[in-house]
Amino acid sequence: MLFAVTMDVAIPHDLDPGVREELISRERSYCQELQKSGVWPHIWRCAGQYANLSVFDVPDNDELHRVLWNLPLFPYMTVSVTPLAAHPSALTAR
Ligand SMILES: O=C(O)C[C@H]1C=CC(=O)O1
Repeated sequence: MLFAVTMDVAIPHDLDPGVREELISRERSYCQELQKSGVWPHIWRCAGQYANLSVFDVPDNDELHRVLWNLPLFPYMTVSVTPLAAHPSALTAR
């Protein structure tokens, strides 16, 4: 199942800089592992915002929830999920 997910990130300005860097580093590793495995096939920066628009390919809602819940930056994100269905005018299957 494909889901479009937007993540708006709001890390508190007073968070310890070392903790901030460590979180961002862990987030990058987690994200890149999921990209390699095909679970997170697209990630785009929303221009001008500390936000991304991503596509996840997971078996079901529970797995999407698990993946999102385990994002190191999850406590500092507002997440919005849109389930995707095939568009009848699409030239490719997905
Ligand atoms: O920067 C972001 O958009 C937040 C987050 C999502 C993946 C990642 O590496 O960081």
